[in-house]
Amino acid sequence: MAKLVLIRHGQSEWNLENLFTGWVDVNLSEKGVEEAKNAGRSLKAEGLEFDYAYTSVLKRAIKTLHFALEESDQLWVPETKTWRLNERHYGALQGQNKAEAAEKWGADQVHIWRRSYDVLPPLQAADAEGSIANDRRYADLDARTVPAGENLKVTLERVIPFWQDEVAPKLKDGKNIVIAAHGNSLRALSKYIENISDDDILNLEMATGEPVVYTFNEALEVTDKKILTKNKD
Ligand SMILES: O=C(O)[C@@H](CO)OP(=O)(O)O
Repeated sequence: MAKLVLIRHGQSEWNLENLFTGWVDVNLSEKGVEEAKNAGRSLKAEGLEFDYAYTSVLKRAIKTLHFALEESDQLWVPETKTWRLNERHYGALQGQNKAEAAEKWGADQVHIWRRSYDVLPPLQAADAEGSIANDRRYADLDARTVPAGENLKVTLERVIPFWQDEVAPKLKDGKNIVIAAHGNSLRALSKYIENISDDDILNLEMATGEPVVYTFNEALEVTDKKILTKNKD
């Protein structure tokens, strides 16, 4: 019985400011650091022990993984960073305030951009400030696959190879895995794992810093799902 734990990063500085973030590499807020540490304490309380850890190439997820592993005395666990776990790229919306965007384009349109399965956000111009075209961490990606904006469907399509190559074989082998990533890359992964429909995925939200624990049998079927909810004080 292998375990897979998904953790959405703790609150980021741009979550706090209500800005569309996507691939912009913003830091955790103070509250986000606490959420990440609390996630680690929950892992420890549950006795969860990992063989492999994965995260994105964005610091809010990387730091969340490290705080969570440190708090659960597992900072030594082998770790891989991959762009495939990045947040969905929010295109030209990145850096804009979500409330102001709703005033400008209407709340319904902004909700569709945020939560629909297959509607793309407005795309980012290649020469726009904050474009990732010249970012060294993406230098090995085929320039044609570097996104200028993604919906959940496109996000899922780039998460699936990671699942098939890295996660599925290890879970089948009985290894326990922790993944610290982002609201929408984890919604995409959850859709795939739980076979959630294109319509129902609109309603799935991932809370910051709340580990979701899946148990799999050898046929890679989910036999249990448990959310380690935040301690309310
Ligand atoms: O801004 C973002 O990148 C994401 C996650 O914070 O926002 P949303 O929840 O609107 O998809």
